[in-house]
Amino acid sequence: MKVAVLGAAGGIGQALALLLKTQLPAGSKLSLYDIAPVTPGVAVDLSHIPTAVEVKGFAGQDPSAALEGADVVLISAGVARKPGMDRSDLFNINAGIVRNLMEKCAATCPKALIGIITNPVNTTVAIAAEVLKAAGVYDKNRLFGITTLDVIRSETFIAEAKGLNVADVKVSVIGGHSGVTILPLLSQVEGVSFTDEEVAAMTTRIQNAGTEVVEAKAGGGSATLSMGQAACRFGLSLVRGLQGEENIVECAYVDGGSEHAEFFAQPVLLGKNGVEKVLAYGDVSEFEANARDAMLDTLKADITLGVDFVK
Ligand SMILES: NC(=O)C1=CN([C@@H]2O[C@H](COP(=O)(O)OP(=O)(O)OC[C@H]3O[C@@H](n4cnc5c(N)ncnc54)[C@H](O)[C@@H]3O)[C@@H](O)[C@H]2O)C=CC1
Ligand SMILES: O=C([O-])CC(=O)C(=O)O
Repeated sequence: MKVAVLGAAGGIGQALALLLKTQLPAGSKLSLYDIAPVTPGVAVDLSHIPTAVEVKGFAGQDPSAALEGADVVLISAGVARKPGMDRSDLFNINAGIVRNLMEKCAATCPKALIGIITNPVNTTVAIAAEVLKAAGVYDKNRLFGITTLDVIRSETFIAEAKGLNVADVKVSVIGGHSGVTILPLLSQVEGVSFTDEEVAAMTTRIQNAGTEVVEAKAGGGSATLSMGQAACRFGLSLVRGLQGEENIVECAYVDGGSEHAEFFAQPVLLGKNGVEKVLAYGDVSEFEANARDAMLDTLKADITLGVDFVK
């Protein structure tokens, strides 16, 4: 199994690479690419960790060598937020970065499963899809916006608030990955109940958790370590699915034929071809149904921005 990380010298990329080096199955290959010249050195550094995962690093303008034969590609290349910015403020720089990297993926590893971390995810995934379509290699089951950070934050915050063992807390987060488009389905969390006030406050906390980190880092970037963990969890789930393990379910932002929008985050069953099945997200409360319906104009506008950027 070969996993490529694009943006591997960055805050997320290095954390993710470390976790993958220690957690990928024995015999895997880890391929690190970034425009930053330090990237081969990051690979040398990681290669001294005694696990049966081979690491190679690539720098420069062309990621093709890193992508050759990749089964999974995780993309965190791009710029991150500073206080006062929205994720959409990253569009001007990150849209072009994702487009260019996706052109290389389309040419070099068109069958790879591709997970997009680079913000604004609601838009960059649409850009990725359009590039793959233009190259004639689009398979909607192989492209994912990684929204796992919203899931692990929800698990953490709920366990803290309700005094639960975090390992027992499972939460679906649907919609997209910014502001009101992040919708945790708190009504479905087993073994807990929330008052209306608690639901409103917890939903807002989860929606604003990225900003919480951006402000706490005070100009030093956005979430990198928790995102490294989230992307590792998601990437390992993709690998497990590819290896034929059953019942691997993760929430992800996919082109899954949702009635709500062209791309929508919801639980998906992963398998040997990526998305095996898009799962229904189940019954929702009145609060959640209203929040879902209220997000759709924003989400659709985010998607259209990405489609128009490529067309
Ligand atoms: N999906 C999610 O839940 C989350 C997404 N993010 C997003 O992830 C992205 C990366 O964040 P960080 O790692 O903190 O940023 P960072 O600035 O630490 O790292 C970004 C890396 O991308 C590299 N890069 C820039 N242009 C490139 C190109 N054309 N090809 C290859 N590499 C390139 C840079 O050299 C740098 O090493 C940001 O857009 C951020 O908003 C951050 C947190 C959560
Ligand atoms: O908030 C940001 O800019 C980074 C991000 O997507 C998150 O932490 O959820």
